[in-house]
Amino acid sequence: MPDTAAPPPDFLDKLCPRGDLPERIAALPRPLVFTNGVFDILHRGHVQYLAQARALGASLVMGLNSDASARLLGKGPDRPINGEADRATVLAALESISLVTLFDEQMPLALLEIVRPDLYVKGGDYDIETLAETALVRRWGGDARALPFLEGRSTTALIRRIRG
Ligand SMILES: Nc1ncnc2c1ncn2[C@@H]1O[C@H](COP(=O)(O)OP(=O)(O)OP(=O)(O)O)[C@@H](O)[C@H]1O
Ligand SMILES: O=P(O)(O)O[C@@H]1O[C@H]([C@H](O)CO)[C@@H](O)[C@H](O)[C@@H]1O
Repeated sequence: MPDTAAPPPDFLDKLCPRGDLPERIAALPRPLVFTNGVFDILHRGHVQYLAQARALGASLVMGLNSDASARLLGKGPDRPINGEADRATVLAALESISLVTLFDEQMPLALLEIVRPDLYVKGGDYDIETLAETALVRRWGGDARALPFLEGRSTTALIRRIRG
């Protein structure tokens, strides 16, 4: 009989409950970059921006909107398409990402207070200077930066094309 029991992949260790964050964050190399989002259906724009974000520091922490949080954002009644456990697992498998943690609020401000990153990053679809996240990280001497937006790539556009 072949041995079909495969061990769980190592990248699952990157999934981090809120309570474990202080210890896990302290163990990550600095500079520490933080970003957040829903990442419902992962696409080229996402993976490119995440690789660029990671290159700005020594580790990249992902604050992922929980399903309840994603529903607060008004992306549509059937969103997210992929549930939080699936979205978190796909992101954890990326080389660029060091740690994935969920947040339930509409904005990741309480999470940022725990992580206290050196750099906050979003894609170029945001005006980084106007974000509450930017103002918050600057309070402890961190900074914020927007990365280039890859035109024509979005989860919403993919869903529209699939649905015709
Ligand atoms: N095409 C893209 N190029 C670069 N960054 C992107 C692109 N699309 C999204 N991002 C970034 O990825 C993060 C997650 O974005 P989000 O989950 O809203 O993706 P999306 O494809 O725009 O989804 P939706 O269409 O559901 O809003 C955000 O920080 C956003 O700035
Ligand atoms: O995936 P999205 O819609 O880009 O992610 C959202 O980003 C918001 C942003 O940080 C401005 O506040 C955030 O508030 C929201 O919870 C989603 O993460």
